[in-house]
Amino acid sequence: MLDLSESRAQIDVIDKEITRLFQKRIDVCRDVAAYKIQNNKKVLDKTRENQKLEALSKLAEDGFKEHGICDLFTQVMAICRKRQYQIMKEEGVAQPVPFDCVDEIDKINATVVFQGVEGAYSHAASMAYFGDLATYFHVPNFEEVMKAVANKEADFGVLPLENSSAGQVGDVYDLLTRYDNTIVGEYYLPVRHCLLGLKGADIDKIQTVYSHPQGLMQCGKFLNEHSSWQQISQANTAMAAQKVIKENNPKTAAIASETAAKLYGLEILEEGINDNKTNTTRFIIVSRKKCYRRDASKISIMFEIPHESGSLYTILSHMIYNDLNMTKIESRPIPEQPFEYRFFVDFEGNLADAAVENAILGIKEEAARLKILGNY
Ligand SMILES: O=C(O)C(=O)C[C@]1(C(=O)O)C=C[C@@H](O)C=C1
Repeated sequence: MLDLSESRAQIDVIDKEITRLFQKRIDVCRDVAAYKIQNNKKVLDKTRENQKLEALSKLAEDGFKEHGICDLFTQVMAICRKRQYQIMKEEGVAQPVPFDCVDEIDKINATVVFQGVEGAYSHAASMAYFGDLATYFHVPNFEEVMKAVANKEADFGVLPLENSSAGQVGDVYDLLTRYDNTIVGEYYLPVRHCLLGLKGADIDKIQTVYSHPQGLMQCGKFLNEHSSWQQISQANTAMAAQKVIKENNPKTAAIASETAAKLYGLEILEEGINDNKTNTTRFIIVSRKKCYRRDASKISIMFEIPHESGSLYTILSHMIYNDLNMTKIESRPIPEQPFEYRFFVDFEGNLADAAVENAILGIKEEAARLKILGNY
């Protein structure tokens, strides 16, 4: 049996040779890229890659080595593609992303649309983000928000995208695909449910409580302590608050936000009654303008990929290779293609960073469809 140091010495010699040849191969990519730029050819040539893998597989001495050779050369070719994208960027032939860099999002005197009614959590998020100088209006559903922004009725729309307990708001993800609005900001709203009653109402005399079913559910522990109360569902929490005012009965209460209390002149009988004290909803701010702030640090993209082994990995590898930190991934079904999915990925970075430009160029070339949803 060979001593370990002797085997390692052999491996060292082989690795040196592989490294020398690998670098030589990468250098050839400059000529390949030059040819492709001249002849307007795409970097990715799946047919050529498949032929290469087939030809190299035939040189394998057994099944294990064949598998290894395929894995190895799939990676080698992916790296060579990335080198070609880099050269294209250097040569200035890659199209820049169609987004304008701005110093600030123009919030002053903006017209802002949200879904629901006044006092809803979307309203609270809108006011927290835009403040008192904006003008607000509301529409009955999420799609109307997107439409109002697209049709120039509103400058910005505010939509819930995910909740820390309930997860993604699927409809909003789908709308981001269908409408050409851009995410320009986000706001994390802690969802703090309150028990609201008429001014001077006594919590010990409450008999009926109104809220959205989610509001009732999220305050289950608190309601268990008041098991004699009748729980009645409403279309949303703000409407529950409106109902208390309308009925003018000190024995009824609503579970809604502090904003609803202020708007409808109700008294907070008890604050923070939700079971999960860290319950937070992430809202996005969408605009018709394709812009991003100079100091934006998060990018959201959507892409579709062919239904084949390794295709998701291939796309994500552009982030890994460019040292980009992916912070989130979601998938949604593509309705026209049953059981195929589109992916929504967030990663850290700014559209002006070279690493981001490189990754986006690679993803754009290799995904069936890429949409940059925003940088904020
Ligand atoms: O042959 C090409 O067209 C190349 O760009 C080279 C190469 C490779 O590394 O072998 C890289 C990318 C293509 O998808 C196919 C092959």
